[in-house]
Amino acid sequence: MNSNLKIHLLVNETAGNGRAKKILDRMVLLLIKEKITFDVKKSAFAGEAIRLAQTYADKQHLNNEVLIIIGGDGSLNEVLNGIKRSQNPLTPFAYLPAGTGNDFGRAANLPSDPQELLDNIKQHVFTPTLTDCGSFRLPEFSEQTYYFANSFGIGFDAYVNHLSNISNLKKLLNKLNEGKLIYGLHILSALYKQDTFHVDLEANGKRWHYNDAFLVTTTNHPYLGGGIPLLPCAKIDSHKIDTVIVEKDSLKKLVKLFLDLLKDGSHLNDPQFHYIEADKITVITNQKEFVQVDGEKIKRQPFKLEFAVDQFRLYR
Ligand SMILES: Nc1ncnc2c1ncn2[C@@H]1O[C@H](COP(=O)(O)OP(=O)(O)OP(=O)(O)O)[C@@H](O)[C@H]1O
Repeated sequence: MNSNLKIHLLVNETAGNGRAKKILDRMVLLLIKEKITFDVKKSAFAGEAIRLAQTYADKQHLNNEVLIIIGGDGSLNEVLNGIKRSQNPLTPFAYLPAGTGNDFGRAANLPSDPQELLDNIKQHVFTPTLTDCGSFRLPEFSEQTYYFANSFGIGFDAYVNHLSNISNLKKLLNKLNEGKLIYGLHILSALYKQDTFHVDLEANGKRWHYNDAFLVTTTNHPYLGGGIPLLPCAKIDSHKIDTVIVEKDSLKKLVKLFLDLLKDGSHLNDPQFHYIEADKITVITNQKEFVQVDGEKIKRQPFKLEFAVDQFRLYR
């Protein structure tokens, strides 16, 4: 495979505040040095990687061709959705995490070093692995199925994500490598400001109702917001998805739960913390809340959501 290897690079150069561009440059140098044929496609605007990935996967590719994605979790989400919509939805790809959060890379234990990835690809042992992702449908709006690699969050985590994305300070502090500081400030702000909401859930033949939900996040693995271990026991290859519900009783109890989460994972024993593991789950909310899908914001609305576990083929 090595001698006639052909690499297709799909890159979001804006990811990771320029990190993706640096990783691309290093990858290109390596490919030239190793005389490996390659081409590069760059997303020119948000959302374009969906079409680029779909166009790639609409064609059949030979075993010696490998698509490598360079970008953050948002770019991975776009590629996953593009490939799933294509005529060959099991088209495999490799992913070099190059964003700011990189939660999927962390959960799947992926290398972020181009040399390491290339060495893996060059070895015969390197075959695509069926890897879990989540899917969701909004049956009241359309028949379309959407996919996520990390999580779909309603409430608190989506609000933090919203605050981070609108903050001009974020860009500046990210440049100074102080992005985590501003993220911490947004967490504090959202702890105060996020309202509670009603949620109904249905899975495994059972129903749940919470009057004072603060966070309802359906996740494929443990991490959120750049390495926060929301649900340490969630496994990326469990063929299940987990929906976490955090209730708000008082701000004091909520802050304690959050500190336990950061300290030692003992938040799992907190009476306000719940999770449901299932291969399918329906989630119904009653009011407009902030929503994030793989760190990208979607329109606020009351939801009826049908989640399911799905799979894609990833070189790991
Ligand atoms: N050329 C472009 N110009 C502006 N935005 C782009 C471009 N290409 C892609 N995007 C958008 O950039 C957004 C952020 O990308 P991505 O999530 O990959 O990086 P990140 O936010 O730095 O990383 P992470 O999500 O891991 O924290 C995505 O919503 C994507 O649609």
